[in-house]
Amino acid sequence: MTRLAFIGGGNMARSLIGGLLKTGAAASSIRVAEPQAQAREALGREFGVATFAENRLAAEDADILLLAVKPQVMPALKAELRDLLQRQRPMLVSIAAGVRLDQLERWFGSHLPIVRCMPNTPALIGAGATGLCANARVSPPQKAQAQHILDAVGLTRWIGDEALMDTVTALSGSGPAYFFALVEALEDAAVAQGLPRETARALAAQTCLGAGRMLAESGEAPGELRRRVTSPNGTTQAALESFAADGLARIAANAIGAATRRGAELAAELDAKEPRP
Ligand SMILES: NC(=O)C1=CN([C@@H]2O[C@H](COP(=O)(O)OP(=O)(O)OC[C@H]3O[C@@H](n4cnc5c(N)ncnc54)[C@H](O)[C@@H]3O)[C@@H](O)[C@H]2O)C=CC1
Ligand SMILES: O=C(O)[C@@H]1CCC=N1
Repeated sequence: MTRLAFIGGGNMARSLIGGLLKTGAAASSIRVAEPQAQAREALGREFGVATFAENRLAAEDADILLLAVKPQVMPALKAELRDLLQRQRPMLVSIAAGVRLDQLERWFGSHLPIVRCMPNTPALIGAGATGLCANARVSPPQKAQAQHILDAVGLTRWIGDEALMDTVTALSGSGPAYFFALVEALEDAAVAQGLPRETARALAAQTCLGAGRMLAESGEAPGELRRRVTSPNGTTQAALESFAADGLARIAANAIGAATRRGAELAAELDAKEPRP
């Protein structure tokens, strides 16, 4: 049984733990380090996993350490885990946005197998999307182990070029928020025309779900699905022409660009905080 220790028990850790347990992982194989007492208590109660206030205690004897803290917290783990990572050689799996493999190697040791991945919050309901990349120390069986953890909560894709992980973060890591924002805007527009809020929300959310399922399940390209909704000179055509006139493609490209740049900045901010050799 692979022993898995989460360092950080926040939103993403909860999503991943929930998914793993649903797909048959034993609660006894999972430990979680989380500084907040309330969060520890909730993790123990809801998932039946062992929780620890100290990272070292959770990490002891783990085969895999899943680093699920904010990027800014990552360097602080270094001192706490250094001794243990010399004695044991677990695989590290980081889900922190922006944080690069070379930074993780510098902080935790270049002797370690390390996987950098980017999941998203729909992992909580088994509908996550994760991009992964690995350093050269990760063996094929370890790659399979890392993938198995993320497969438990949705779709996975290996990304050969780590430089593209910030693009993955911009696309699918942050992506759920874009669809939520679009649904909010559509709902507000319909409410402004007089539709009751509850009705507008239900119709918009179900439309998002239906479109998402068609994209995932039909095997058809989004353009083809779009064309089938769009009757010549009909209502959809009027709306899509309005989107195009307002620059939808440019809006999306700018947003993906902004998120990608922010990922690189998060990493650069961590580099800037380190003392120069
Ligand atoms: N929220 C999202 O949609 C996604 C987040 N991520 C990444 O996942 C990571 C975690 O994000 P969330 O779960 O959203 O944040 P969160 O704030 O919900 O969870 C982080 C947890 O780490 C704990 N923590 C703080 N300092 C710690 C320390 N020194 N040792 C151990 N635990 C400590 C906090 O108490 C908190 O419970 C981030 O690096 C983020 O970039 C990745 C994909 C999607
Ligand atoms: O907003 C963020 O920085 C994190 C990474 C992807 C989703 N949430």
